[in-house]
Amino acid sequence: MTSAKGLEGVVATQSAISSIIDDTLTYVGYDIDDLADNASFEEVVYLLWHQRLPKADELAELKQQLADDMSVPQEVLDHFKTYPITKVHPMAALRTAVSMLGLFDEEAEDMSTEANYRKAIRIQAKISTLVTAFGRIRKGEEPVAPKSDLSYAANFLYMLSGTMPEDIEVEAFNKALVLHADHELNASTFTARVAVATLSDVYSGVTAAIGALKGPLHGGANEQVMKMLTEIGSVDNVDSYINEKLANKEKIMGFGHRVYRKGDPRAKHLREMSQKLTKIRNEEKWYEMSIRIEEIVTGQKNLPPNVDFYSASVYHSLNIEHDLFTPIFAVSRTSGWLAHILEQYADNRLIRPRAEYIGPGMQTYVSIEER
Ligand SMILES: CC(=O)SCCNC(=O)CCNC(=O)[C@H](O)C(C)(C)COP(=O)(O)OP(=O)(O)OC[C@H]1O[C@@H](n2cnc3c(N)ncnc32)[C@H](O)[C@@H]1OP(=O)(O)O
Ligand SMILES: O=C([O-])CC(=O)C(=O)O
Repeated sequence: MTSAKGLEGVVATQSAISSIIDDTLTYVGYDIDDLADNASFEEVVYLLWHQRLPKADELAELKQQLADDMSVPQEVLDHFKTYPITKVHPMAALRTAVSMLGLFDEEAEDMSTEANYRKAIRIQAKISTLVTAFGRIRKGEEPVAPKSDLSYAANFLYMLSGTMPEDIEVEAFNKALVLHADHELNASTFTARVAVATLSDVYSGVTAAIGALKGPLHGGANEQVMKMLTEIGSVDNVDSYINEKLANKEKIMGFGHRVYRKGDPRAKHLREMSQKLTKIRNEEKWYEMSIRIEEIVTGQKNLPPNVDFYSASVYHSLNIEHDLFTPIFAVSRTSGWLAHILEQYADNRLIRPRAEYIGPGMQTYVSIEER
C-alpha cells in the first residue's frame, strides 16, 4: 500500500455538484464568473440542491421557505448566554449551536429524502440567524428578527447590524455568498460526506464540517488575513513584513491552493469588490496593502491569492467584526455541504480508506510491573 499525504490527487468520490477543471470552477456546469455576476445566493442554493436553476415560482417558493424557517429556538439563543461569550470563538459557538439545533428538530432522525430536504432548508435558514444573533448577544445586544421581504444576503446584514444595508453592501455580500457556496471536495465538504456516509444525520454532517472549516489552512484563513493586514498597518510596511515572513518560511494567509495552479477564479471578483468598497469607505489602504502583498507573494513564490485573501478587506469594509469572517464562510458553504450531504445519501457507501502502517512490527505484551 502507498499513501498520498493529505490525499493529494486522490479522487475520492463522484459528484455532479461542482467541478474544478484546468483552474475553471463551475457549479453544475455554470461558470463561477457567470454566477458571481448574475445570480442571487438563493438561486445558487437551488442550483446546488437540485442541479438545475430554478424557475421563477420555484425560486419564490425557496425564498419563502428560507424566510419562514429563519427563527431559532429560544433555548439555543439562551444557551449562547451560558458560554464565556466574550472569549469563545464564534466558529466554536456556531459548531455547538448547529449541533444543538438538531436537538430541537423533530425530524432530526428521519432519514427519508423528503425530511432531509426539509432539514436542509431549515439549517440554511437558521445558520445566518445563529451567526448574527451570536454577534449581537456577545455585545449585550438583542438579536434582530429577520424581515421576510429581504433577500438572504440583505437579511444577514440587517440582522447583524440592526439597520437596513445599502444596495452596494447587499451586492457585495450576495457575491461573496455565491463565490463561497461550493468547492468540489474541499476539506470541510469531504468531512461532511464522511460523517453522513455512516448514515448519521444531517446535523452531524454540518457540525463536523463547521469544525473542519474553522482551521486557518481552510476557512479560518480569512480572519488571519485581516489579522495580518491589521498588523502591517500601512502600505509602507508591507514589503518588510512580507519579506521577513517569506524569509522565515512562514505561510502568508490567503495564498496558495491545493488544486488551483494558475489562480483561484473567485479572487478577482473579491479583489474588485474590495477596491470598490474600500474607496467608498475612504479606507483604500486595505486594498492597496492587499495589492502590494499579492505582487510580492506572486512575484517571489508564484503563489496566487485564494478566495480568502480579498474577502477579508471586503468583509472589513462591510463593518463586520473580524472573527465573524469564517462564520460567514460557513453560512455560505452550508449550501454546498447540504448539497453534498443529500448527494451522498442518494447513493451512499461508507467512506473508509486505509492507512499505510509505519509503526513497530509485532510486539509481545509486557505486564505493567515488568515495563
Ligand atoms: C477556502 C480555502 O480553504 S482556500 C485556502 C486557505 N488557506 C490559506 O490561505 C492558508 C495558506 N495556504 C496554505 O497553507 C496552503 O497553500 C494550502 C493549505 C491552502 C494548500 O496546501 P498544500 O497543497 O498542502 O501545499 P503545502 O502546504 O504543502 O505547500 C507547498 C509549498 O508551498 C508553500 N506554500 C503554500 N502556501 C503558502 C503560503 N500561503 N505562503 C507561503 N508559502 C506557501 C509551502 O511552504 C510549501 O513549500 P515547500 O515545498 O518549500 O515546503
Ligand atoms: O477547495 C479547497 O481546498 C479550499 C477552497 O478553496 C474552498 O473550500 O473554497
